[in-house]
Amino acid sequence: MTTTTLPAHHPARSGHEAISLQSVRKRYGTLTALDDLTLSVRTGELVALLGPNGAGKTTAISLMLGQVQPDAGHVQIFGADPRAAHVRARIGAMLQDVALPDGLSVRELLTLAAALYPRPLGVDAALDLADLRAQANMRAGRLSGGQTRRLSFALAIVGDPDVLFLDEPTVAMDVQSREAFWNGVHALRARGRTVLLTTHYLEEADRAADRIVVMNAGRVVADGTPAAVRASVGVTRVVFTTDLDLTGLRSLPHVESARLDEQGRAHLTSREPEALLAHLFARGVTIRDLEVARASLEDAFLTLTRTSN
Ligand SMILES: Nc1ncnc2c1ncn2[C@@H]1O[C@H](COP(=O)(O)OP(=O)(O)OP(=O)(O)O)[C@@H](O)[C@H]1O
Repeated sequence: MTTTTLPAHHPARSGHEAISLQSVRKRYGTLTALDDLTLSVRTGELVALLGPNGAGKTTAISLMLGQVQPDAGHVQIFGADPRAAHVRARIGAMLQDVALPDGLSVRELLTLAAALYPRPLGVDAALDLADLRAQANMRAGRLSGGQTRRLSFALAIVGDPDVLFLDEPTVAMDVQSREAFWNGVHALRARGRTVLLTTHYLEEADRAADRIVVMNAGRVVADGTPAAVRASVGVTRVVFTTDLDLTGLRSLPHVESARLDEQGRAHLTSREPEALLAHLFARGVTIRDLEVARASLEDAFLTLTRTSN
């Protein structure tokens, strides 16, 4: 990968509040998209906003960008209205399904976007961080799906914003693009930038985020480090091979969730794994290749978004 020389670092004061949502409510007709949402992100944090489809993640980001107004509550970025010009100059966003003018080259688009910011990162640095050097002179309309996402990322960072909003940034990216993208995000974080992203790829959030906020039906249902969110649901994963079918597995005591994978292995989550295993042994159920492991973030996510419905 090309080495990037970044311009001088102008950190926002670390630990101060960058994003604040206070008791925010947003309705679309009779549908409540956000319901008393309170969320605070400090400068320098990388926060992953997770939630099933329709949980309200994109709506929350639209409010933070000042594109949508709350029906109740307050939204502030660096203590001010997100629509204020001095705040907008400190924000970068990579949103879903953005239409870009096809006829301009990658470099031309980045040059235009950089001109909107008072102290931009520079076009070459953005190209490097998004791994787009080779495509710099290509017209935007010729880019592949993954390259278009990388261009959206480059456009979001070219102004060197203090806060970066990334809505499902890695959708359509292949393995190399994802790696380049995460390297870019980590380089920005090393410069003290604040990042709030949404994703459905839980392992990415688990690996990269300082904090995970799980939303369901417009509310925050968990907020903490990845380890704390995993631990908060108090479930353990128990995996084994058995002759029991899914109905038999689900009817076992102390089982929170059960599924069979493609190989026919049973994946259970349980709050009382010892009692579950004791029951299986006492009943003489044949189990082979037993694995007991801490719950994954996916296990926690499924538990949190199921029980809070
Ligand atoms: N402009 C709109 N008009 C009407 N309803 C809307 C509008 N925008 C969002 N909604 C509804 O608000 C709810 C929250 O949507 P939102 O897009 O914020 O969810 P999300 O968590 O981002 O979902 P996904 O993971 O599918 O992107 C959904 O029920 C959605 O249908």
